[in-house]
Amino acid sequence: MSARPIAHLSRRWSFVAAHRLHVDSLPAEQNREIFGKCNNPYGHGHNYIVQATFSGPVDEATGMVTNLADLDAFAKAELLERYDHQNLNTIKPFLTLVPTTENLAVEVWRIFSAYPHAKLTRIHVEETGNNAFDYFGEGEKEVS
Ligand SMILES: Nc1nc2c(c(=O)[nH]1)N=C([C@H](O)[C@H](O)COP(=O)(O)OP(=O)(O)OP(=O)(O)O)CN2
Ligand SMILES: [Zn+2]
Repeated sequence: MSARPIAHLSRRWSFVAAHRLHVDSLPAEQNREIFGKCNNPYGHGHNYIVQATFSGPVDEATGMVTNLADLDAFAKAELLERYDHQNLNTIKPFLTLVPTTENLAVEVWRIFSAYPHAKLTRIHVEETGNNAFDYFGEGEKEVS
């Protein structure tokens, strides 16, 4: 048995979605204070960019970590068809979870971690040209 080199493959997809940052259990004033313009009751939209990174051995025969065609098919079925041109607040788990991009990155991790052909190691989500969020599948940390 020979050891194969480990490579890291990243692929990007984009989708358009609306959202409103709001916590039902908090009073309207506090929602406005925390979320500012993003608490606007009519919502607003973003051109989200999702980048998923998979890490693994380069297959000796194909020269690939995973076939991009397989990955695209998975992303289309599991990510784009779920989110593109949707209101995030109306889709699980955001019926009960604020659709910040941190939470979106964690949910996108959950989705891509089911990809059967390679190991997911990073999710990167760009919300605007100024805001980007990363999730590496880490567990919860105690915060004070
Ligand atoms: N920690 C987080 N803070 C904010 C998030 C988030 O997901 N996590 N999201 C938003 C908004 O959704 C918002 O639409 C982004 O607004 P803003 O940062 O103001 O956007 P830009 O600076 O890129 O654009 P401008 O319109 O030029 O201000 C807010 N906070
Ligand atoms: Zn927003």
